[in-house]
Parts: sequence; structure tokens; C-alpha cells
Amino acid sequence: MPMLADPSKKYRPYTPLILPDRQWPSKVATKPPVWLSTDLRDGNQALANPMTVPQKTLFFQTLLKCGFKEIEVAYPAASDTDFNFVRGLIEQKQVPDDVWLQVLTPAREDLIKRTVDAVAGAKRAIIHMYNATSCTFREVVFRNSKEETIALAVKHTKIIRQLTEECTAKHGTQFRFEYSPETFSQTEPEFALAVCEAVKEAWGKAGTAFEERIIFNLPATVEIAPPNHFADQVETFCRNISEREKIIVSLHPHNDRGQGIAAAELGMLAGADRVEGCLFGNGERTGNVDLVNLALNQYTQGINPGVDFSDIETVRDIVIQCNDLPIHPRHPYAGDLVFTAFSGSHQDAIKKGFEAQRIRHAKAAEAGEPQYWDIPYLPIDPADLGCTYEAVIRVNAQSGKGGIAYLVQQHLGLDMPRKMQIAFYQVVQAIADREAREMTVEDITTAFRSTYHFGGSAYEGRLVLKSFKISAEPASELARDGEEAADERRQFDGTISVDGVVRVIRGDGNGPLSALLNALRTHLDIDLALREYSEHAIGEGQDAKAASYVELVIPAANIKDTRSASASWWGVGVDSDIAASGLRAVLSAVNSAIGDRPLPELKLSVGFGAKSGQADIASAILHSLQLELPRRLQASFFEAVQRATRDRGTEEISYSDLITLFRETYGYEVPDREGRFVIKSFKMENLGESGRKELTGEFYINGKLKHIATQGNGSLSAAVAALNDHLDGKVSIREYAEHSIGEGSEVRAASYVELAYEREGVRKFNAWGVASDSDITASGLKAVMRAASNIDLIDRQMMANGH
Ligand SMILES: CC(=O)SCCNC(=O)CCNC(=O)[C@H](O)C(C)(C)COP(=O)(O)OP(=O)(O)OC[C@H]1O[C@@H](n2cnc3c(N)ncnc32)[C@H](O)[C@@H]1OP(=O)(O)O
Ligand SMILES: CC(C)C(=O)C(=O)O
Repeated sequence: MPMLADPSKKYRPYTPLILPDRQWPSKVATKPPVWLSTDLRDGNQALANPMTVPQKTLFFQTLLKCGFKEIEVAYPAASDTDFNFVRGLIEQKQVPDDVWLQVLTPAREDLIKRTVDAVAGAKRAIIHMYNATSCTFREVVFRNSKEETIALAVKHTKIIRQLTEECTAKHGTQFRFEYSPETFSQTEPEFALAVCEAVKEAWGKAGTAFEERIIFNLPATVEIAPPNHFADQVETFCRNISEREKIIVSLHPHNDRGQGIAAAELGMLAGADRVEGCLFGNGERTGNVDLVNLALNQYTQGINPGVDFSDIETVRDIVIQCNDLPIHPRHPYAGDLVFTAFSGSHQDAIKKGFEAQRIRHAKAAEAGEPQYWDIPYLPIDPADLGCTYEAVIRVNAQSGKGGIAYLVQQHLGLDMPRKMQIAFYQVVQAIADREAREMTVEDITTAFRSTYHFGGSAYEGRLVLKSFKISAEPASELARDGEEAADERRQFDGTISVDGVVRVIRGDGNGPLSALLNALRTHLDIDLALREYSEHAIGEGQDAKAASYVELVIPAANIKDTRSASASWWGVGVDSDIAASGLRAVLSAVNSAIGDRPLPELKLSVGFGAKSGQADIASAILHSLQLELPRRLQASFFEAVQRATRDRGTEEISYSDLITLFRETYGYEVPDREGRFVIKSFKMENLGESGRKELTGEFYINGKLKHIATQGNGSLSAAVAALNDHLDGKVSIREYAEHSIGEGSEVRAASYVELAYEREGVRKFNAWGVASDSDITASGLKAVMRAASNIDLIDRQMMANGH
């Protein structure tokens, strides 16, 4: 059947109350009500599968933890489960002394008896009796007149009085009495008053002390009118009931129109003292009023609600488990998504809100003033409910730069400049759009790392800063009298790894960044200019680091088209040294700019007027082979490099040629091709207390396998003695050096030996040998043999030349 064109033919509107001097609209809440949780009764009775005793017990304990002092635990006459549950709480002493157990009963004598029996022995109990009072119920359900309805309530109130007094006498239980004119909101206001007056009189012992007051609970059993009407009904009741001071006016809103919260809040303004409801609004049909929602609404108005939801997620999980009902992800305060913003403008506002609040709070703390919470779109601090800020911003294709920047800030500590936020937003947007899904924090941080080649070797770009030195170059012009000195220029000397090969580059500029850019231009043909630079600190004190951001562009002189005019690349660098963080940021942007374009092979210029000196060559060897050449070997190799380049008719040498030349010149990690000077086996032994050593073994000397048995002050001198036994002339050690390579179990020894050679009729000459081995003695011996093979080579060349 379709919806009606004229629903007035089917549905009657509520009859408005005439209450022109209503007071509630101008009242403001200032204190919490008395809370009663009816989860274990009204909530439970609405479940397809009512709770088991263990579930009820867990729920009860959760309510205690939240701080509820009045808990409607059952409708004990309904079932043995309910009755036994109440008995269990009492007999197992699970009820703290300050907590009132409330139980519900209809106005039926047999059921009242069982209800009172259920709570016998409890320290404190509230017997809650109800009978419906509205016209429909009187006529349809009870088929009672108004008088008979009052009589029913009065009769059973008296029964309760008698039974509870007997129980108190026998078991010492302290009782209070609650009466509900069920369907109050549909009952004629004056009749509801009349029933309650009669019940109060029948109870006959309401007093003004809290524990003596009679509770009149006013249910919107079915919510049939807007909350202002309910508030009028409550105010009318509160104003007209006699002996108001002896009464606790309680509300019991349901949520049929989705206005349960508003009804409760306006009802409290209208004079009510107490609210009955369920956690997260479980209950008949659309549920009872949600006590968590109500309490936290008060909390956000600066009122301590007297119940505690500091761990709302645990409470929520227990309630879901006990009720076996889900909680909507948009449920106020408790839903999975209620502290989450997906949309860009919300995220932007939240991010700005947090930034502004940080500053505001710092000022307020200094002034000793309260640090008020005021964040756009977040009415409550999720942390107060035990929630983290993790979920506050989640990113999908609807999100904007602000949210993404917030997550980068939260998770990487980086506060991107605005223009970089826009650039990175486009990266994330493209992924989110392409993949049509939410971007997790990990997706975003990974995208950030790979876009900016940031954070660890996994994300390194093609160019990586290895080491650098920034020095001040003297100003070209001297300051004249009365004029400021010209700015000092900076020189960048550094090693960078380019596609895995370490290179030495050098450049100068107005500052470290422009000096690096100059070096890249000179050595790698990368021509970029700095457009924007900013930095901030991460952390404080000794652990503080600097984060730098740069934007690089194509220099104006090189702009060929609109595309290159608008191109720009952002980079980020973090380092404890501020200059290094800026340099890293430049390389980060450069890596994006060069993409996979081939880079020119970097060459060292070693000829006359060389740009690269001895130190550059040594540095290239250090970074490529981890060898720290002794000074004289540096000089010797530099000469060898110059010779080799000159022989090739050039002044430059590529890095790979340089390394090959080094290996071949000193026999480093290359086999002695002719097998002329090779150690086949060796043993080194100490000779008693003399400190001398004996070297035995088998060596190829001059291509012949010799059995060696020599002595020396150490392994090297013993090896030299062995050489001298089998060579023409005499070798001696001119210089020896060694150092370790690597660490721990991977450590190796590197040895450098310079041998001097003398033979009659031959000019004295020297030769170096370089070797490494995990055994330091072997490394030294190998270096001696490498040097010897170089001597042999030189000697043979000299012989051939007729020397
Ligand atoms: C709005 C509310 O939430 S009220 C609480 C509702 N909760 C429950 O009903 C849950 C527990 N209830 C039960 O387990 C059962 O209804 C019981 C055990 C209480 C009673 O069961 P039964 O005796 O089989 O009766 P039944 O459930 O059919 O109740 C209807 C009878 O009670 C009468 N009745 C209903 N409410 C009341 C009341 N508040 N006071 C007195 N009588 C009442 C009805 O008029 C009807 O009487 P009739 O049989 O003479 O026509
Ligand atoms: C028993 C009463 C208070 C009730 O649950 C209701 O009217 O909803």
C-alpha cells in the first residue's frame, strides 16, 4: 500500500498543551540527573535472544565500572533466568553498598510477591511498579475506567508497601518505591497527575530526604509528539504535583520519532531529576534514550555527568557482545566513524584547528587559564573517551591537501609548506582515484617516501648524499670603507652516490644549496634553480632535527615551453645538521626532476690544471673500495693516474676506469695472472721468548714454487727474507699500513706495503702492493707479494730497456 496523499485521514496529531508561561525554554542545564540504566530490563526485554546470566553479569559489572548507582537489573517475575540473576547478584555479594538494585513489576499481586522475593537481602532496592494510564490502554488493554485504573495502582502500591516492610523487617533491605504511569506522554496530563497523587497517598511515607522520596517515572512509552510537547507535559507535572520536594521526577523517553535525546534534555530543563535509559539506546522498537549520548552531551557543556566513559571502546564492545546487536558507525560518540573526517574541507579545518589550539593552549598554560577545546568538526576530544587521533582524518578521493598534510605531520613529523601540500595532494588524489579506495596512513606515508625519496635505503633515489664539506670562499671584493663586505660565497665539496657509484663533486654558490646545485650542473649536467626553501625543527633539545623543504625549477634561461615554465619539483630532507637537511632536500627534488634520464658519466680531470686533485682520487677509492690509502700511496697513485690518462691522450678519467687502474696497478683483488708471486700456503709461528717469528709454507716466487722457511721480527720481515733468498738484489719494507674494513663478523683487514728494491747496476726503485683478507697476517703477506710482483714487473721492464 503506498503512502497516503492525505495522512490526516489516518493519523491524528497530538493535542498541544496550553502552557503559555512555560519556563523550560529559557533554562540551561547545570548539573547531571540521577541516572538509571535499564539495559538489563527494558533493553533486555527488547532482544530477540535475551541475555544469559553470564552476559547480564558482565553488563552489570560494566555499568558499575561506568559509575551507575541505580540499575534496573530485571523483571524478576518474567522468568527464572531474571529471578535467579537477581538472587545471584545478592547472594554472591556482587552489589556495592552504594548501588540501588531496581526491579520492575506490573500491578499484579502474584508478580509483586515474586519481585520482592527476588530482592530480599539486598542492601538497597527500588521496587518499580507500572500500569498504563492512557485512554487507549484503559479502554483496550485493561478495559478499565479512570477510577478503576487509579484503584489498580493504589491497591498494588499498598501491597508493595506491606511486602517491602515485611522484607525490611526480615532481611534488612532498604526500599524505595517507583511508580510509572506507563504511556504517560499519551495520558491526559491531569489524569496522570491524579493517578500519581493517589499512589503517593497510598504509599503514604514519602519524605524529603533523597532516600525517602517517591520516584514518579514519566515514560514516553511510545514517543508520539515533539520534545517541546513532552517538556510541557513534564513541566506541567512538576508544577502541579503536590509535595514536589518529596518526589523524584524521572523520565523514561523512547525514541520512536528519533527525538529521545531532545525529549530527555528538554524534560530535564522542565524539572525532571532523573533519567532512565540504555547504553547506546538499546530498547523496545527504536530504543530507549541513549544514556551515553546524554551524559557526553553534558560533558561537552562542561558538566561532569557523574558517569565515566573514559574507555568508550571497551564499553561499546561489551554492549555489542551482550546485546548481540551492532552499533552504527555513525552513532554519537561511540561509532567507528564519529571522529573521522574524509572530506577535504573538514580535514583542512581540523588540521588548522589543531595548529591554532596548540598555540592557544600554550598561551593559556602560561597565563594559568583553562585550555578550552575548540576544534572545528570535533565537539569532543576523542582522547577523553580513550580514543586516539589515528582515525580523525582518513583519506579517500573526497579528501583535500589539509587532511593529507595532517597525516604526514602526525606520522612523519613533517610540516609541509603549503605549496608542497598541494603538490603531494595531487599524488595521493591520483592514487585514490585510480584505485577507488580509501588511502590508509601507510598508503600515504609510503607514497610520500617514494615521491620524495625520503626515509631509508628502500626509498633512496639515484643521487644520495654520502659526505660533504661546506667551506666559506673569500669574498671576491673587499669591502671599501663604509661599505658592507660582499657576501661570502660557499663551496660545496662532497661525495654523492650516483646510480650506486660514489662520485666526488664540487661547486660554489651564495649558500650551501646553490653550491650543491652548481656542483650538479658542473659535474652531472643537472641544471636546476631554487625557488622556495623552508625549514622547521623536529623535536627539541639534543634529539632535535631539522626538516628542510625545497622547490626546484628550471632556470629561466632554459625555459623552452609552457610545460617547462610550470614544472617544479619538491624535495624534503631531515638531518640533525641543518645544512645536511637542506642538501638532502635538494637531492630529493633533483631525484624527482631527473627521473630515469641518463646522466653523463662523471669524469675526474687529472691533467694539467686539474680540477680533481689527489684527495678526490683518494676519496673515490675510499667510497668505491673502502680503502683509506696512505698519503704516499695517494701521491703515487695520482701520478699513475696522470700517466695513464696522458698515455691515452686525455686529461680525464672515468670513475670505473679509475677503479680498474687502481686494481691493476696494485694487484688489488685481481689474481696474479702469471702466477709469479702467489702464496700457496703459509704458517706463522712464534719462536720462544725472542719475539721472532718463523714463516713456513709454499710461495710462488718469480713463477717458481718454493718451500719457505724464514724468520723475521714479524710476518712481513719474514716474507721479505723469503723474497731475498730467491731474488736477485735486495728488497726491504719502506712503508706499511693497515686498517679494518667493515664491522663485526664481516670485518676484513686492508694492508698497504711499499717495498724498496736494490740490485747492483739497477737504479733503486719502490713499488706498492695492496691486499685485503679476513686474516690480518694473510692480508699483510699478500700485500708484500703484490708489491713484489710490481717490483718484478718494473725490473723486467728495466732489463728489457737495457738498464
Ligand atoms: C512498557 C514496558 O516495557 S512494560 C514491561 C514489559 N515487559 C514485559 O512484559 C516483560 C516481562 N513480561 C512477561 O514475562 C509476562 O508478560 C509476564 C510474566 C509478566 C506476565 O505474563 P502473563 O501472565 O502470561 O500475561 P501477559 O504477558 O499476557 O500479560 C497480559 C496481562 O497482564 C495485564 N497487564 C499488563 N500490564 C499490566 C500492568 N502493568 N499491571 C497489571 N496488569 C497488567 C494485561 O491487562 C493482561 O491481563 P489479562 O490477561 O487479564 O487480559
Ligand atoms: C515500565 C515503563 C517505565 C516502560 O518501560 C515504558 O513505558 O517504556
